[in-house]
Amino acid sequence: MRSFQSLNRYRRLLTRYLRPQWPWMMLLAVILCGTISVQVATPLVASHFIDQATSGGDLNNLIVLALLTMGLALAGQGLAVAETYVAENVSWTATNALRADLIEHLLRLDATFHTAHTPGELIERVDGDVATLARFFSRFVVYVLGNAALLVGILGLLYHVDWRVGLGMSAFVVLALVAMLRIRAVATPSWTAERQASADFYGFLGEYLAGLQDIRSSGAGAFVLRRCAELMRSWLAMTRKAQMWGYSLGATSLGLFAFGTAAAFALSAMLFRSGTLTIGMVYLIFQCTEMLRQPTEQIRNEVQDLQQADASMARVEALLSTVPRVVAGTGAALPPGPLAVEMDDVSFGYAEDALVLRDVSVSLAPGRVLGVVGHTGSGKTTLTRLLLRFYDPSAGVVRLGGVDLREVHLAALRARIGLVTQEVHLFHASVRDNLTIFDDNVPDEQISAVLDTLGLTSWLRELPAGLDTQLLSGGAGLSDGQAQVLACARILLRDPDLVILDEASSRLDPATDRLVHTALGRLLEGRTGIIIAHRLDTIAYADDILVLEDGQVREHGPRLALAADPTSRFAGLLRIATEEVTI
Ligand SMILES: Nc1ncnc2c1ncn2[C@@H]1O[C@H](COP(=O)(O)OP(=O)(O)OP(=O)(O)O)[C@@H](O)[C@H]1O
Repeated sequence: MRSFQSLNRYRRLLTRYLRPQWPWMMLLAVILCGTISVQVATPLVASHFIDQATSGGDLNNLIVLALLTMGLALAGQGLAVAETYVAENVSWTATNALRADLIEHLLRLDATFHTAHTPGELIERVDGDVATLARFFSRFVVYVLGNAALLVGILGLLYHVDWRVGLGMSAFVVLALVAMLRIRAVATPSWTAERQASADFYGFLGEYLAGLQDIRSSGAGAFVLRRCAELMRSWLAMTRKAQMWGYSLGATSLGLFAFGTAAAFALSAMLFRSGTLTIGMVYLIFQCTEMLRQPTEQIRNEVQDLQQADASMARVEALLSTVPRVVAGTGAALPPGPLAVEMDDVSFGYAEDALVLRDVSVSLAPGRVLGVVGHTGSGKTTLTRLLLRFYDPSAGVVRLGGVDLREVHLAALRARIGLVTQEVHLFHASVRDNLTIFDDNVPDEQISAVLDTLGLTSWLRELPAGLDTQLLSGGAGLSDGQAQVLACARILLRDPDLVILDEASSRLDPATDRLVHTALGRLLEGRTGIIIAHRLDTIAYADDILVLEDGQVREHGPRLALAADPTSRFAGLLRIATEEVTI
């Protein structure tokens, strides 16, 4: 059952990624046929040479046979070069296509999936597993199929010499391969465990590097090293076990071959004595038995690689068949202009049994700004994630412009929403690419105009290479406030109709604070806005206020009315928090 599944996996993968390259595959098949013919012809010519030489044959014939042998050797080398070139080309084209498919799929998978898998683990999938499969693509064709064809050719030659020798050696090859394949089936789980251990290690390392600053400042270096040591220890155990299985494969083949060669010698000695075989034929049998060793051993080696490929393939397939929970809608169109927001009895939880939002009903007219306030952990960020459909609610409906979000194409929906999160991610790329998110179609004039609107003209002028200045990874060298303003510029360039701002709670210096506020004002002009506000001056942008408590709506209404009502929760918040709204 397992092998059937494996075979099916090989077939699916080979068809999907090798079919588009059929002209190259045909060329490879022709080269392989040439190589096999040369390999089989070489001992045949040599055996004729021996027989002619021992029976006093014509000298001219001997010279022709000797020249033929040299020609075959040269042709063999030339074909080997061509084979490597074409096989590498085929394998890398196939692998890159698979890699691109995986990356595209990862980008489509929803937030639930990405929370459950660390970036390092996914990198190991896209890089480690795919690199293993690269070997599979090239070697499966060249070594496994090519060597299988070579085996058939050599055995055919042996049948031609004497059917008893052919039969004996065929039985031997089948026995050797069956023995090795049985070991392979038992060994595959060890390879799967080894790759998982490797993914776990890289997963941990990736997470550690992402949180370098926090880990250093909290003195958690010792923990990181201990965890690394634990992971490496278990990786070592897994690798050792997997390698031992590889070794047992090698040992099996070696033992079997010693037996095969002895049997071939015994048989040909008997047949020579009875006068059935010439000395040239005995040489041919010996040579063929030697030649059987190489393709069988190469198949054995490849089988070892295939064990890894088997494990990688299973994991890559599992990843490719992971279905996003959030599925694209039927394509309903959102109305143009600022979007109305409506949540109707919405409940949601990251885990099935723990609701983070409960029966939330909110509505916001187009062009108005809603300020969302509440304790930390009350569900404010979660609420905004539902608007972008990072998750779907477990109950209730979320609508934009009166349209249920589940009916809208994901890309069309997200194109209409601009999101500024607490942690702005800046890429290790130019200022231009960071602002346009690598969209070359945005003209420089438009970028400069947006920066001008946000009061960043002098900042731009001070940059050493203007828009071409490279920003460091994670925005190193920029303050949190500057990063926020750049995020606002990003959004302004996209000109969305709903802006969601999860304000960073960190305090800014007065100059940057002014810059951020100018940016916010510009961003909200003529758009519907939702602000998760941590400061009073940001709250001032809001027309309406939503107070969330423990995932439920505690209060919802116009800001001025709520502020004027001394019994309201919002007025209470304003009283106790002169600076910070989050309590
Ligand atoms: N990706 C996630 N997976 C699981 N639980 C989550 C996830 N994100 C948030 N939570 C949990 O959901 C609850 C609400 O979190 P949320 O971030 O929405 O609150 P918040 O009001 O925005 O808090 P803050 O003001 O600190 O940003 C918290 O208990 C939090 O631990």
